[in-house]
Amino acid sequence: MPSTTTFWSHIPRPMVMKRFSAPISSYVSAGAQGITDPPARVGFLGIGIMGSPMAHNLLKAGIDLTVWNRTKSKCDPLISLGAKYKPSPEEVTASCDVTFAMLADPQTAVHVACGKHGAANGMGPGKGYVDVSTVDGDTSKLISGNIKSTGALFLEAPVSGSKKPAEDGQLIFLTAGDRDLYERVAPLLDIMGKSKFYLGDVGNGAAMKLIVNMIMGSMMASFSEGLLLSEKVGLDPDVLVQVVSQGAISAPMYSTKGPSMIQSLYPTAFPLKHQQKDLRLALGLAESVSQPIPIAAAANELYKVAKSQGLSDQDFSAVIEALKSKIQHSETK
Ligand SMILES: NC(=O)C1=CN([C@@H]2O[C@H](COP(=O)(O)OP(=O)(O)OC[C@H]3O[C@@H](n4cnc5c(N)ncnc54)[C@H](OP(=O)(O)O)[C@@H]3O)[C@@H](O)[C@H]2O)C=CC1
Ligand SMILES: O=CCCC(=O)O
Repeated sequence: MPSTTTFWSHIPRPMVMKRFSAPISSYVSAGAQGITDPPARVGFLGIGIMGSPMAHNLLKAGIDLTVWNRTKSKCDPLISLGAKYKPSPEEVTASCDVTFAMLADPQTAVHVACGKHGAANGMGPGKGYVDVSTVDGDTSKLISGNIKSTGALFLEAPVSGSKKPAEDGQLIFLTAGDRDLYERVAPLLDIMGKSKFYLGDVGNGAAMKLIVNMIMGSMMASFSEGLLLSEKVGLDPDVLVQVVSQGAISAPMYSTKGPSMIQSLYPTAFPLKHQQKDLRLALGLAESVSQPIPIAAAANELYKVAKSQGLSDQDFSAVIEALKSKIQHSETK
């Protein structure tokens, strides 16, 4: 068994950047020292739970924004605030310097980037494509290859943080790919987020994101077990939430989601179907390096049960319902 120092020492340290504190006007102004001018025309593909507030924050900061979404009506609030609209990803990328994409899953990210009238068709030298969707490394590399074959630059930049951090411009970007594009879009990432990590080659951002969400999915499943067990042994689960929130395992998601979980309410911030997708992709990542991840694998089974119960579009905290049905099943035996 190698010593801890030897075990980790070959891993290069990422570059971590905190948000600039200066207002956007100082990034845009010519000659701002040490700060790259942000792209003038910015596109945004995928106006869902996350894409909508992210695009909104860019617009509020005065960015010239063009949007597209499969369901056009979701673009309407942004259009009413001054965003432009184009009817295909290709037309967005053709009219913009840099385009962000925030899409559901690997299949969708590939379809929107590389399909008919997809983003790659409008790309070319001098342009950039930033995919902020949560996908696996192979998908990201496929999209990168298609974008870069046009002469454009590619950055993967999945985000940690959910609906509220997206609204508050408090996301954490996990970026990898073309360093020049990273520098160029840094002021835009600073509008939408509180920090950003540059992790090197395409695939590293995706891997980091999947590992974070693998941990999160297991934590939520474990928290759900605790809530139900506390009730079963006659304790008040609200008190459990308070105790957890004051100790070493305190996490914002327990204190924010715990009270509604106790009421069997799951207002969607992070859809359960996406959490299960991330666990599935994390299992693939672990498989690629032959590492067992038994806890995440068990959690994944619970999310699959919750999906089969019709809870895909509820918040991922609805995984507790899968446990409830297991308990009921064991009680009827
Ligand atoms: N919600 C969260 O807390 C977080 C989510 N993420 C990740 O961000 C990504 C987006 O998540 P979120 O915004 O929550 O999800 P949503 O389900 O709200 O949005 C998904 C987006 O993908 C689009 N889409 C889905 N299928 C297709 C398709 N076949 N063709 C074209 N567009 C399609 C949707 O369009 P339409 O509106 O037409 O359905 C929508 O714009 C996911 O990868 C997720 O894992 C990352 C961090 C946090
Ligand atoms: O991918 C979703 C992440 C949600 C979160 O970080 O709170």
